[in-house]
Amino acid sequence: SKRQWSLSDFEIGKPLGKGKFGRVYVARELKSKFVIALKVISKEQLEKYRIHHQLRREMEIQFNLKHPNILRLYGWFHDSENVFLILEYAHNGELYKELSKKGHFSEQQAATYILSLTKALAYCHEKHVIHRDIKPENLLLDHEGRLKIADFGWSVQSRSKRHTMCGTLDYLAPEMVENKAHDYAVDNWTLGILCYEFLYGAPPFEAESQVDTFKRIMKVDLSFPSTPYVSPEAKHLISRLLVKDSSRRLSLQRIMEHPWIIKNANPMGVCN
Ligand SMILES: CC[C@@H](NC(=O)c1cc2[nH]nc(NC(=O)c3ccc(N4CCN(C)CC4)cc3)c2s1)c1ccccc1
Repeated sequence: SKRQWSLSDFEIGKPLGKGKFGRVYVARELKSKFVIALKVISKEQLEKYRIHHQLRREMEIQFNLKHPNILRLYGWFHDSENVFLILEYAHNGELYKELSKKGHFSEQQAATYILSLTKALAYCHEKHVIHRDIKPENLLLDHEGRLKIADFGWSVQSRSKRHTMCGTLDYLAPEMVENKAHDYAVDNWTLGILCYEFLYGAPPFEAESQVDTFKRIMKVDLSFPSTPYVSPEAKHLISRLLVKDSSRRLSLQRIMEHPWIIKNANPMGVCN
């Protein structure tokens, strides 16, 4: 739909969340009554942090990605102060809130989310997009509990560029932490981190300080607690993803065919 949107087309509801750059509100398009999420980024912030190129990349990338596990960007508009992104509304909010509420997910729930993420990443890599920032905060749940990857602010089209990383190191692959040029395999590493966190409730290389997390990542200092119980198949998958040599990490295709995924994941992506 190539129509020109404006703020007067929407009734703005409660704030949903705020990130480093901008805020998101639930909103309803007045004519259709369709509920969306409206992401508002001030032009002043765009100038101040010089992120308009990143925002343009995010918009081009997310606008062209159409997949059941990727949050849709329906369109955008701007006025004198702000840029507005019209995003799909995920009715059940942030996956990490559900994770912290439950402590850890069952193997069925974890495998279903990992399969959804793997399918979404396979789709992205087919389109030469590397997300690079898959973490629980960027994962949302729709009204059926289906996982949606949000916030492509850090994604890149094809080959990686040097970039400064903000936020936690926990999800970064060794090659990113070492600030080496990296490729699609960073997202495979992150799947291993998330699989571990879904099953144990905390990421594998968590430490008191960022320096210690850095050291644990570089050493791939991986250990599995004795509780909660996690099957050997799940540990095998995690161990085949958290591999320092990015060329030896299990491919997305092989993750989809892994015995633990086949046995535990709900192919429909919903599991309640
Ligand atoms: C992922 C971060 C990113 N977020 C988005 O783009 C976002 C896009 C988008 N679409 N739908 C959302 N839904 C929610 O955020 C949401 C949160 C809580 C909800 N509930 C609370 C608990 N209750 C029991 C059920 C309802 C429901 C929906 C969000 S966030 C961002 C980036 C920059 C600035 C702000 C936000």
